[in-house]
Amino acid sequence: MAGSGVYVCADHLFKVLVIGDVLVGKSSVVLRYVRKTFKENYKSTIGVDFALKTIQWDARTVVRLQLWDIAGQEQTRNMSRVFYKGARGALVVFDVTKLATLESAAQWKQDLDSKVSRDSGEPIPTLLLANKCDLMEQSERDRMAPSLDEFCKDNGFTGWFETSAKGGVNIEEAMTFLIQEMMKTMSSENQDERSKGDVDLGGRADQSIVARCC
Ligand SMILES: Nc1nc2c(ncn2[C@@H]2O[C@H](COP(=O)(O)OP(=O)(O)OP(=O)(O)O)[C@@H](O)[C@H]2O)c(=O)[nH]1
Repeated sequence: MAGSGVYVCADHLFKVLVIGDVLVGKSSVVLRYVRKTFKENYKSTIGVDFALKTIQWDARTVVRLQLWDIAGQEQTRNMSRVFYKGARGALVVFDVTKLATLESAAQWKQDLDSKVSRDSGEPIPTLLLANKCDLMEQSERDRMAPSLDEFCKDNGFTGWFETSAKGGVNIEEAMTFLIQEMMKTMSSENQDERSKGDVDLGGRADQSIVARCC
């Protein structure tokens, strides 16, 4: 225990949703992040796919990400309340070559906010991923940037990254940023708990903070 000469280790489990229209590259983003690979041939997700990634965040902290890659098909939206339960963060992916998928990203975000929130009632940290940036000229990307800043402000996104699952561009960076944001929300929630004099080290399954000696 801290203060008694033995360090406390933290082990955080975060459920992260990956949502957005069909074909925008959700599964590819997950595949790139978890397995560092990319597949050209498309295989549609049915319902939801899961992936787990464990990160040694710092010397005393382990972060486990449970990634829920949710099919972009319309049918899945009716089931999303069940899928979204307990999520601590989200990625909303769109395809930079298909403007309609950006318009949909606003709807995905609204739907997300209506179905899941932090204990405080605030939205969970959510990043917008402008994926397939390898298919766009740098000049076009530069032109798009200010409108994405505006889009994020208007729709309550925590931030955005241009990514390429194909080229491995910014996937790691986006995930690291999301983890930082989830850690921040968690420490503010723990602070609230502590100030109530009630520290629950067991926590819910999706947000367990396990104190261990190491
Ligand atoms: N050029 C390029 N192609 C990509 C990129 N990401 C994904 N793709 C391709 O886009 C297609 C769809 O990718 P998926 O990852 O299956 O898309 P998804 O959003 O999971 O699709 P659903 O499962 O139907 O919801 C595949 O052919 C991928 O190879 C990218 O960054 N660049």
